[in-house]
Amino acid sequence: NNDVEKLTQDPANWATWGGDYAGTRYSKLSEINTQNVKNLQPAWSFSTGVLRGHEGGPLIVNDVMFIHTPFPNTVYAINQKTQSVIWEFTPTMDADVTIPVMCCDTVNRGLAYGDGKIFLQQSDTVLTALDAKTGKRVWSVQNGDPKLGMTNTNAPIVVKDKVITGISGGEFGVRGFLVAYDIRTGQLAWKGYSMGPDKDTLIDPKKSTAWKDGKVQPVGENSSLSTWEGDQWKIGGGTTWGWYSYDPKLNLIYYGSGNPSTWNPTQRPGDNKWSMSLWARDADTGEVKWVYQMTPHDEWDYDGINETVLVDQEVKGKMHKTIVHFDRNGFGYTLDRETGELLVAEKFDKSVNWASHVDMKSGRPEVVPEFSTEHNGEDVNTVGTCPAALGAKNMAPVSYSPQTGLFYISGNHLCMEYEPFEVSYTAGQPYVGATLSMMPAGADVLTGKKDDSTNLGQFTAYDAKTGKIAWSNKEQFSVWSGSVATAGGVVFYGTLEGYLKAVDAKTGKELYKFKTPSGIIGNVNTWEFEGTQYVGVLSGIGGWAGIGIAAGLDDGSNSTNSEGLGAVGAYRSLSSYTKLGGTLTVFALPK
Ligand SMILES: O=C(O)c1cc(C(=O)O)c2c(n1)C(=O)C(=O)c1cc(C(=O)O)[nH]c1-2
Repeated sequence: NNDVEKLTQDPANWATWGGDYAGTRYSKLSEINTQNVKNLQPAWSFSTGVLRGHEGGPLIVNDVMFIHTPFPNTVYAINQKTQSVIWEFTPTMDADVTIPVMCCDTVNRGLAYGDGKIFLQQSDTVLTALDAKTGKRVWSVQNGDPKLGMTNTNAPIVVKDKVITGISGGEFGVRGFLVAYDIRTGQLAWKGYSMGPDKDTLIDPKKSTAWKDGKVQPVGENSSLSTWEGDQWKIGGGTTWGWYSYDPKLNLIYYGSGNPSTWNPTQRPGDNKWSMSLWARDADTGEVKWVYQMTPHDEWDYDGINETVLVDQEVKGKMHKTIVHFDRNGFGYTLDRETGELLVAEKFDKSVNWASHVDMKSGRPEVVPEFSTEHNGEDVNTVGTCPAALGAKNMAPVSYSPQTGLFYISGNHLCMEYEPFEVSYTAGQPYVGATLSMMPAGADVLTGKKDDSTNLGQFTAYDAKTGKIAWSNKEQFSVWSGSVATAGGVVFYGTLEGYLKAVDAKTGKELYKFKTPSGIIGNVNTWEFEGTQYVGVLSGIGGWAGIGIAAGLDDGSNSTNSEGLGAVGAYRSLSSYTKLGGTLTVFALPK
């Protein structure tokens, strides 16, 4: 979309979730720098009126700010000069049908802009286009059915004349898909499933490729169907609830697919393709250019949906148009985004132990039998697997600085116990099939050596050309907030306790922190208004890591740790630092 491309080239705007189509979350603004960031101050704030997990961040389009809330998904257009609401929109949704089938809090990862419209992907799966000037609904389309466990939490993106969205519900046996609708009418343009017959996945057996035996090769017929028993693929998961990026020159859309359903691996023999995979699809037709599976036959809930960042880098002496992806499974992957060639796959947290390494020829992880929940079997508790199910990193998007050539990763540092059990499928009911508990990794990020550390997270700088960690800062809790890197040499991110932090992009040295009203799981964005650089973030504790507080699951007792899909116990002490909230805080240097 020319409009979006132009807007994202002007750093005064922040017009898409990633700041640009490539998802770099890098800003060319440099008014705030390593020297003066210590003087940063809150300039103004705005309460959203909702007290649940606030993911995503503010969009800035030609000086107008657009923010969104978790369920009930209110959208506000805000005049920055008067800090007043230009319009607001709240969709009508059935809370009783929708909220019970949202797995990990009632979050929403944000809005998309294009063609004079704001696109809101509602929790109840309705995709709505609003007139950006008036907030009037232009069209709505039903993208799924909450009665079958389908919901939405993702931020859409606008590509040419289409808006791209996905689906959540991997814990309810939903078969994932990526889908494109016409931005003018909402009419369905194409829909590509994560699994099933080639006509459903939009895989061309001869033209679509995958990495095999050290080279890129056509995937062949029924590459998905042949990896499932019977028609299990129909309830196979592989949902698409993360972030999508786009390369206008190659005309390809990139994203990852999630875990196969159920979490009990014994119940679904095979590689379960193409769950847990990176995808490149043609933006006009949805046809698959290439696909790469990171975690074949998942046994740990290592959803592959984390963001994909598109930057050009020299790897092993050769320039590549690369795609970089930091997976839940703890490996950072660098591939050639034109061909799908696997270039680098290294651990970005060395405590990761479920696999020793990725075999670069087959592209498959070398699984350590001790941590294979299938090897150990149903009704057996596999202990000491790292990372925990919520990953070495969850959905909070990384940033990339072309100044340092480094990626900045919001990370988790937990291990888990995982016990799979037999579960039967009932439409619209949880189809989880495992109980979990999580605990601190207690190991060094840089070496993997066991130690007495208790931190549940860290913020790490990583070189995706070589697969090496440059530096890593411990955080008491998981970092669940997307970072932004700037030309001022600063990287900003938020913490679960509620701090907005600024660190030196080169060294990781902490330069500034400010405690916002609630825990931060939103993305920090930056933009310019009337000649001043602003930094803004939504606070509001929640998401999977904050589910204990957000959903009131933490009664303070020391009961077994399976509540909140296993997250409540590990994060219990978070309630000493923060409480529910829903606030946008905007920062600037004093003038
Ligand atoms: O399989 C799915 O469809 C699905 C959906 C979501 C979601 O939509 O938020 C999450 C997950 N899985 C998930 O595995 C997960 O770790 C997770 C964390 C969060 C969050 O917002 O903190 N959502 C989700």
